[in-house]
Amino acid sequence: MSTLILDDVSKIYGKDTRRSVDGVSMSIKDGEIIALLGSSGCGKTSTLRMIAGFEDVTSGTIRIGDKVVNDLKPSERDVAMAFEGYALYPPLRVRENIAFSLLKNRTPRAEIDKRVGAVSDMLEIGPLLDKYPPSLSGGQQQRVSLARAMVRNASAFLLDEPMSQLEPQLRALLRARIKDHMTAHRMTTVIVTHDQTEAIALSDRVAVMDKGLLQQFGTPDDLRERPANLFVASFIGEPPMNIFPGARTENGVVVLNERGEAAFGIAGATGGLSAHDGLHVGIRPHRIHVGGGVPGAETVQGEVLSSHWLGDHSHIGLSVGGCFLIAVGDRDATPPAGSVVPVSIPRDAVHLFDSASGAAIQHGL
Ligand SMILES: Nc1ncnc2c1ncn2[C@@H]1O[C@H](COP(=O)(O)OP(=O)(O)OP(=O)(O)O)[C@@H](O)[C@H]1O
Repeated sequence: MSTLILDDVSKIYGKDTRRSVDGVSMSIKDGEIIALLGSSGCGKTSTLRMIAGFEDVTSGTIRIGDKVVNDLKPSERDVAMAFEGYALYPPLRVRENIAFSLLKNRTPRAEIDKRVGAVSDMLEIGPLLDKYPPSLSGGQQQRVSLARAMVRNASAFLLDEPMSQLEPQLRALLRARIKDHMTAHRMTTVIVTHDQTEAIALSDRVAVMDKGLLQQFGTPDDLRERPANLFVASFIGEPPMNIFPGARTENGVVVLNERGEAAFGIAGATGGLSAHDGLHVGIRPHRIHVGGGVPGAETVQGEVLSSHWLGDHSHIGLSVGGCFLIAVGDRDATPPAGSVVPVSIPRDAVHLFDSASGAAIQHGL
């Protein structure tokens, strides 16, 4: 396997003036699994296709190992791919489709059988090995395509929405197996997905993109606990982070409601911030505790507006001084609508952002 380095890579299509991918730089370590995550149109597929060699790079450099690959054909880049629409060969059985690159490399028969067997067991397609692709469902074809990529030895593995057509249960089972397999074989891998659960479950680091720009490239923990800016803070997490305008006070911050009035204060250290800094204050719903007595937390009074049980947790809508907050609770802790309850906000769960640029200023007070 190899390192994979993107250095200031941009893509402008045809006569567009806009950059669909705008100066993306990232360094993917040997054996590292990363996800390109973002909403439709953010530039993740264009980035993957440039790494694969299906699209020209408008500017910047892509390196696989110590080789600049900008001008190499896809087949010269030593990358294994599972792309949507990267079709299986209909006249070949599933077994031969998966083994295709190994057969081409003259891998010994016993070795081929062993590897095809192992990858098909992992992806639950063992019973399909003697079938032909046209007789398979979309989800089965997708797993065969994934097997065909994963069976190879390649410098890098490029997977485009690799599990989009699978049932949720199978997806959850395979995610864990695929991650274990990629880690055990030290496969340098780039996965494109718009599903943050998948990105977080499968990868070591996640690259969050928006409007062609790389917003943050970090571990799942970084994205949740130390979002680089307001975009990442609101994009990552379900329900999304509570975000309000705020201001610095002598001993912490004050959160403002829609009318610009002080809704509640959170005491803590805001070293280095001037009183005039335009701030946004972010608090993750999972960190807000309905009830008092939490050490290291600011406790304020909130009115319960709504409470929805979602099967394994509830979303609790609260009004605190005219600010609408969402908290996540378990069933036992869910108070009825209309009640006034203590609401604890741990100081280390408070994020401050610069209102003008959106950049994070401070995580935790
Ligand atoms: N072949 C193309 N010609 C012109 N514009 C393109 C082409 N492919 C992509 N684009 C544009 O580039 C931008 C980024 O598209 P891209 O497919 O990379 O985004 P994406 O995040 O992968 O979205 P999706 O999840 O919908 O595939 C979009 O505005 C898209 O319209």
